[in-house]
Amino acid sequence: GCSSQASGAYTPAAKGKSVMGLVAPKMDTVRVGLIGVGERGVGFVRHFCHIDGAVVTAICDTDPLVLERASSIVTSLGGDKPAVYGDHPYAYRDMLERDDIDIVIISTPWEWHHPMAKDTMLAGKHAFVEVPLALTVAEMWDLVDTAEKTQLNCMMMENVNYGRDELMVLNMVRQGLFGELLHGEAAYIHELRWQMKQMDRKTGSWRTHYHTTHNGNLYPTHGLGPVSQYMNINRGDRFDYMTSMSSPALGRAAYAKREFPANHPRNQLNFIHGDMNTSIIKTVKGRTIMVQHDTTTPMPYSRHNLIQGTNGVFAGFPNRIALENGGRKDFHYWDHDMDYWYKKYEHPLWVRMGQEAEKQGGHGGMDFLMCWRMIYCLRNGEPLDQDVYDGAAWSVILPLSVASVADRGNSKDIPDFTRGAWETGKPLGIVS
Ligand SMILES: NC(=O)c1ccc[n+]([C@@H]2O[C@H](COP(=O)([O-])OP(=O)(O)OC[C@H]3O[C@@H](n4cnc5c(N)ncnc54)[C@H](O)[C@@H]3O)[C@@H](O)[C@H]2O)c1
Repeated sequence: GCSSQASGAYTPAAKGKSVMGLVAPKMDTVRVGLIGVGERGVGFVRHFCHIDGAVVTAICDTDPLVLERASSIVTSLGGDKPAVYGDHPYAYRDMLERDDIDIVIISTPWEWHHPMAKDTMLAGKHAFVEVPLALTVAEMWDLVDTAEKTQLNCMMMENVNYGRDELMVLNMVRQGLFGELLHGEAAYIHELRWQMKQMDRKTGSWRTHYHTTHNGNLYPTHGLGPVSQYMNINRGDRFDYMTSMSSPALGRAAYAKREFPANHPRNQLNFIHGDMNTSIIKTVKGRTIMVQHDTTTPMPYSRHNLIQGTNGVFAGFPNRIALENGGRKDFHYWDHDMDYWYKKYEHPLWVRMGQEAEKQGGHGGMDFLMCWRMIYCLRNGEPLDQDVYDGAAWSVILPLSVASVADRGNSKDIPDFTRGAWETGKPLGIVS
């Protein structure tokens, strides 16, 4: 089931050896096992089959239909038939006993992320977990503790950090285009009511129920990951505290009433998750980040992707920029023409891999680029771009937003998962 434990009750274990900047021994070939190959995981199967130096050796899913689909993708793309698991909910543990797996990709419903990532590390393998990393403050700490104890990677796969625009903005920020950073805005605004029609399999079959158990921000990381990288969160700054409020929860019940018969299971649910949730995070250096979540209201998609500094601002959806110095227009007017800015500030990683990434696809190439970069770092003995502390900091907005909403928007402290290492952590480089 979905636990929704409040914050604060858990005392982290004594300081373990930090995994910030962790470098695993170089791997020649990266042997990949996957748990969960539904709507999301199936894309990873394809991507790893297309990346040199990666090989899919084993797959686990409790749904025989998607398990068979994934396995035949591997063979149709020229790979050996992977070992398959999934005849019971913990069959993934049998898979983890294999000695031909180096990394495990976890793309299962949210309540499974924590146990599967933990078991993966305890079995001596690197864990790569879909978003969010976990659901409660205690679960986040447990994954931090386990990564430190085992000295293994536990990366939350925030693919949006590999989007073309996000990479360009990171490059702009690093070159000082916006001056000193002050404020960011992030969001997951994506109308997903239609997923309520998925009853037996696919995302909506389980995700719908989170709207009946949690009132806060269920999915904070897509917009927040990039803004956190712009701001060097955990690498010179860190989240300090946050506050959160939710609008009424009206849209899902109305949708159920409109789209399903009166006696349909979707009309028996009590939706409590406010349609629009707004949180504000304060960092130790005093910066602010607004984070919104709305998967219910009819409106265009947005992750906001806004970063503001003393010299101006970039905003996404649609992309636009305004600068006091260095812009092409008076800063009172948005410059919407991105071609000029791409030419000047395209991230070297996108210059190198963008065409291939767009060809391989997955959210405009960001999914492929993330997978490619993971394999590149593992094969070349470089630290990953995202570590367990990042995943925990970005994901903990979920339980803390729920706690703040339930407490009239009063502020909640955000744990320092790095245990002080943020002060000396090195900012993410502009890699090529
Ligand atoms: N980063 C992104 O852009 C992005 C996009 C979509 C989904 N996601 C994330 O991916 C994850 C999966 O979402 P989805 O849309 O693929 O859902 P899904 O329901 O389509 O797939 C989940 C799969 O997990 C399997 N599963 C469930 N319990 C299992 C168990 N105990 N052992 C083995 N397999 C089990 C299910 O059978 C299913 O095939 C979620 O965390 C979601 O938030 C991320």
